[in-house]
Amino acid sequence: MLNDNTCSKKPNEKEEESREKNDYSYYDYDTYGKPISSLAELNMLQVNTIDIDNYKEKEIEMIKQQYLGLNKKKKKMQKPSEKFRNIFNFEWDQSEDTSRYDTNPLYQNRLEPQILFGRGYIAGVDVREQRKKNNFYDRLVQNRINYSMKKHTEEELQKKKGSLSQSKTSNVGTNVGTNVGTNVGTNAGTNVGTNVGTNITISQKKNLKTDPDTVNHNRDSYNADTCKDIKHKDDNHNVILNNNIINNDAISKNTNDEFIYKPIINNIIKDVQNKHWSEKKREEMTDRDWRIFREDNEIYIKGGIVPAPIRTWEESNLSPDLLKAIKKAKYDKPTPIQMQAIPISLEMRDLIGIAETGSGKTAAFVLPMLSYVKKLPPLTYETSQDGPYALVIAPSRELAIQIYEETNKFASYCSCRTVALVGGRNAEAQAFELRKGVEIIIGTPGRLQDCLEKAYTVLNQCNYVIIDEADRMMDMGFEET
Ligand SMILES: Nc1ncnc2c1ncn2[C@@H]1O[C@H](COP(=O)(O)OP(=O)(O)OP(=O)(O)O)[C@@H](O)[C@H]1O
Repeated sequence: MLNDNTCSKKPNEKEEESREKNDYSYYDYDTYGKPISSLAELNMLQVNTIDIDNYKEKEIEMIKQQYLGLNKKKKKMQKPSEKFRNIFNFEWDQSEDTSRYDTNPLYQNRLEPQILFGRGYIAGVDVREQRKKNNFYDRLVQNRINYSMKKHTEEELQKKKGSLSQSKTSNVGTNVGTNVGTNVGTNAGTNVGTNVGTNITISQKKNLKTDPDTVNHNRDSYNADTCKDIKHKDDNHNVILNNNIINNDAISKNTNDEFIYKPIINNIIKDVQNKHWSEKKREEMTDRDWRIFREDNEIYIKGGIVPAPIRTWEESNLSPDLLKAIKKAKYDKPTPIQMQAIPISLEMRDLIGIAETGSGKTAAFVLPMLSYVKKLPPLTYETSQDGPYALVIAPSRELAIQIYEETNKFASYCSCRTVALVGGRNAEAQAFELRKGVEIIIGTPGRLQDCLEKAYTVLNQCNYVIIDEADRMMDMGFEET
């Protein structure tokens, strides 16, 4: 436009003359119709038009980057670990181990690190790998439990013995106790002696001075429901004892009444040791499993919190009608783009899917679209005047027809009506279909615009838009339309 304004005027005689004289004062006009009076001004104007062209190109490039993720190739930063991998390569081959077949007896019995303290792991070596071979820590805990249980049982036996002997000597104790209490005449002695009036208390006090441990146990053993309480306290004691060392759930009893310690393995170790993701139920899948699953299927995601992919059609939450249609179409398993795109689209989130040709992209967007349309009330003659519920735009007729056919494979199962608005076909027939009411329109931009301009349809209630091959559409200059 700017060029038109500036250069469309035919040079008149005055201009010709001035050009010969190298006088540009009457040569041309700027964008606002003002005559350009100098060469510098003219140059400025030309530079401006070039700038605007550059700016437009840049803008298109930025739009492409934003919507299609076509980021410029970043300069790959090499990690120091990679950079120096070959310089500081300490890995060596077994055959390089010259000590192995040495005749020197010193090397016959190779020394392994002796783990005497800590948890029995060698620093700098993967603990999970070590744990597979080494049960030092488990054995250590087992020994401690056995030791503490044994000690505790012995104490119990001693307590029982002690209580029996005490009850036998209680009469003797009474006499001795009162005598001691009154004779010594200490406050504590008299108070206890008089208030409680039993020698058991005194004898306990004596014990307290000599052996505090025994007193604690003795105090327990004189509880009302002796046996029951001991058991309960045993348990508690055990819990406290074990809580200090390990989780109590890890202890159980075997048939010989011995305590067995089975460590509770955390999820990561369980994952490594146990099942592959393919053997797990959906609920059992951990984040790590999903990561492996995505890597196995070459699914790469970018963006907010992305729902887990589906592994089978049954996991997809699609309606039974659609599942039936999928079965009929003989789609045994979703393709990777379908695995990840379907759950995202079912959450009604915006999505850009990029996959190679023939990878099942069409079904990946058609199935969630049908699921969305199916949830809405079927269009009546009145409601159909507000247009379709969903719209698919494709850059070429062939592609639009292909999508139309793929959609119809499933649409018939959920009573959705579709129409293909493409050039080269009878426009009146398409207008007739539109007037009857359709839930989904699939079309090329040209014919779609035509139908909208001629008011064959409107898009008043269309909240679901799919643009197939969006990058191609932008290249073709459909962005503005
Ligand atoms: N899960 C599936 N299992 C088996 N076949 C499938 C599955 N999904 C799609 N297909 C079939 O694979 C073929 C290619 O699918 P589709 O045309 O959707 O690929 P596309 O990625 O959209 O290709 P294009 O880039 O050419 O548009 C179709 O014939 C379709 O019926």
